[in-house]
Amino acid sequence: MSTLLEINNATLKFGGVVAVNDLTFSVDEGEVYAIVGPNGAGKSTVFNLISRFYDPYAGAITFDGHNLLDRNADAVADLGIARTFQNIELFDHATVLQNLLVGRHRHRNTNLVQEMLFTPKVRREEKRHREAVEEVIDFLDLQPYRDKMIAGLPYGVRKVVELGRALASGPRLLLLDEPASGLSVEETQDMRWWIDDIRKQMGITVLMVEHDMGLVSGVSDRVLALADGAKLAEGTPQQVQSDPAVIEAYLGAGAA
Ligand SMILES: Nc1ncnc2c1ncn2[C@@H]1O[C@H](COP(=O)(O)OP(=O)(O)OP(=O)(O)O)[C@@H](O)[C@H]1O
Repeated sequence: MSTLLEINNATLKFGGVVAVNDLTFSVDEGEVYAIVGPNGAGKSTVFNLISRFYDPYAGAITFDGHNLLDRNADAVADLGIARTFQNIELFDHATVLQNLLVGRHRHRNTNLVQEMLFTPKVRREEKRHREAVEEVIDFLDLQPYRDKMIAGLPYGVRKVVELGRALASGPRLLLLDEPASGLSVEETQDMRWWIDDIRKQMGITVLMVEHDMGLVSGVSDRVLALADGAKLAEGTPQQVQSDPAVIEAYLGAGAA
């Protein structure tokens, strides 16, 4: 299996806090890789480094052989990296369909003048975007919500729409920031099937941050446990969950 994403010796400090500390890991094409860790371990910061919201203080990040540190956040999306956010970021006063069309933004090859004149090229492109989005709507069973405003939708549905918006961009790597947070047991189970299908049917590589160990063990090939910004353990979900250092850090020594 080939390596898709590589983080090498990345360090990021916020004032005196070392949020990510000399961290090295890599994600293989086609796998589901999870990052777990207690609050403040540095998980979101790792995502923000990959998305290029933050610059590392030291280290290297490459995606499919491209140096990500040479690129800004938009250019990273253009390479095929899409993400969801811990606090869902959708346009509340737009429909599900409109939000998913926003996910197609990186594929737009027409300019404003062409769009205003609605040229044949624009029409063809529009059709292509619609088809891609309709596929995602079908895939995630979002038909009943297609023309509904985001603001009126239950939290669990909004979470699926956010996943859909990221998928609509046609990514090679999907970054999921706590996909199960705030979901019921049934919704978490559904999320597990979506993630499984995204990998198996769409062939998309998934890197996720997640607290729900049931979801992590159910869906991940490999898990990285972080503590204080550094790697505590890495391996299969079973290996990581039974690692004494992980048990100590996450559950307290008494829980072993
Ligand atoms: N913008 C920031 N400015 C200053 N400190 C920050 C900033 N972002 C994160 N930190 C600090 O960096 C450390 C890592 O934070 P981070 O949010 O990455 O952890 P996390 O593992 O994602 O936590 P959680 O599970 O609560 O989301 C923490 O000590 C946090 O307080």
